[in-house]
Amino acid sequence: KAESRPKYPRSLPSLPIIGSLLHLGGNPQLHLLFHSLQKKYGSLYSLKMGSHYMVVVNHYLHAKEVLLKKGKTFAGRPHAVTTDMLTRDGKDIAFASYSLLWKFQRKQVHTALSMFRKGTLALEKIICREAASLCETLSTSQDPLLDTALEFNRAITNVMCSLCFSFCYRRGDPEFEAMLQYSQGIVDTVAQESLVDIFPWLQVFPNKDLALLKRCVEVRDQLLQKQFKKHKEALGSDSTNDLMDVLLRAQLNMENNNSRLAQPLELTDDHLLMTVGDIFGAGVETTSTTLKWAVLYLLHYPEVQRKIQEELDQKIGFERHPQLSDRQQLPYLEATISEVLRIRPVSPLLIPHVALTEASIGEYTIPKGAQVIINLWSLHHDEKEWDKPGEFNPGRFLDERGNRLYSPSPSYLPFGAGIRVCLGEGLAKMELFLFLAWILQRFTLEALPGQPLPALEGKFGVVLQVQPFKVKARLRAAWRDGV
Ligand code: HEM
Repeated sequence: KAESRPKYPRSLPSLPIIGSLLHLGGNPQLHLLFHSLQKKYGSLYSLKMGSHYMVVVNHYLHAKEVLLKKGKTFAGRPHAVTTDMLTRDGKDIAFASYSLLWKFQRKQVHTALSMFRKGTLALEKIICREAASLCETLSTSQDPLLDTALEFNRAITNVMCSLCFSFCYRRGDPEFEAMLQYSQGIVDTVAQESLVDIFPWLQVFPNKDLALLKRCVEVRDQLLQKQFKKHKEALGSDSTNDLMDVLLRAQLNMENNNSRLAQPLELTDDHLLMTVGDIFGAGVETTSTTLKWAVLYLLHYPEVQRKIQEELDQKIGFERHPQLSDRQQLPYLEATISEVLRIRPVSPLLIPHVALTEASIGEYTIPKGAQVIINLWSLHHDEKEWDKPGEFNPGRFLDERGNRLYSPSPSYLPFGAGIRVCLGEGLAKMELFLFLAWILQRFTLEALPGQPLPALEGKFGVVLQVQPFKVKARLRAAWRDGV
């Protein structure tokens, strides 16, 4: 019977058309292209590229079906040349397909993050220490052209270094500069390559980029190896100081417990190193890019910055520093962070998911092995769900009296959802809140005179990147005079 035949999502017709669309304007902004293709093909459609069958999801109901209701079925990840190189063939978390070992790795990181919420290693303390040091640099530097983006990167990198290795860098440390360089190299090349990985027909990836990625991965691996050795030697003592310690202990316990298991799991040194490398990679670029987006929006919308400062002045004043327990008292700042994550999701297509068995989305059959791309951009810019979605308006996340934060639409998933949800959501929110609160309590951020602000369009890549821009951090009068 006709009804019993599987119904597949509507497929885009011919490759050359998409190929040329992608090349429009030089930089393929895939999230925008996928968003606009809905007009013609509906919110769920497929593309077939050689052997890759790919389904693009643009509506939140379908996205939630994939991520939440059928999370395990769609918990696979595709293999790709660059991510395999980056993660020793998927021995990390983000690019590893679903497996018992992957679940175990996720659980260890989750445990470590909950453990470090409290106690002497509290993440809040670490973030505040870095926020204080960042503010110090901003106020003592005489250089009006101080590269603020670099300073943000340093602060966020140091938070992750403390979490992973109980270690932080001083300004100017050559190892830190090496780390920044390799991170940038990875962002540049994986971003490029991921397009080719996902869309092999593009074939625009020059080999010199692959060589650069290889060099960057080598530098990263040397740093990881150095910390690994140091931590392994010191593991005799009882204390568990950081993520590396948590994983090393898990590895030891695993060796002891495995003898009792029918299917032993093997957390090799490679798995351990790649897990730490992953947390580092996933934690730095995403958070610092979101922070840069927030600052760029504050420069474009000075009235939003003023409102945050009024709220900070009223609720905290100048006698003490902001802390996490102030979050409920500062709904406008929280709403601004939510709005930045909506309007410029740093991971607009998430990471591709793969159907581990034949499955369905809505009324459509999805074959086993299909890649599923969730277009967060479409969810966050859906006109049926958001009033004027292109407008930056933190107020949309507040109730009528402006007192309470709420989500006005279910079409909002900046960290994904379900079993593949971002592992660092809690940490990232703490960082965004504390860094912005500390900075705006003390400084007003301004564009440099005579220099136009970069436009608010992002550049699609491994993260939705902000064009580089300079900021002037002017010490606020009340801070200068009062404290
Ligand atoms: C503003 C900052 C951040 C944003 C917007 C963000 C967003 C996301 C998104 C959208 C995903 C993909 C979910 C999916 O594929 O379905 C993801 C995955 C992930 N994130 Fe984040 N993230 C942020 C910060 C962090 C931080 C600080 C960490 C480190 C602790 C982190 C660790 C991870 C990991 C390990 C994954 C892979 C999870 C998996 O595949 O199972 N992220 N993140």
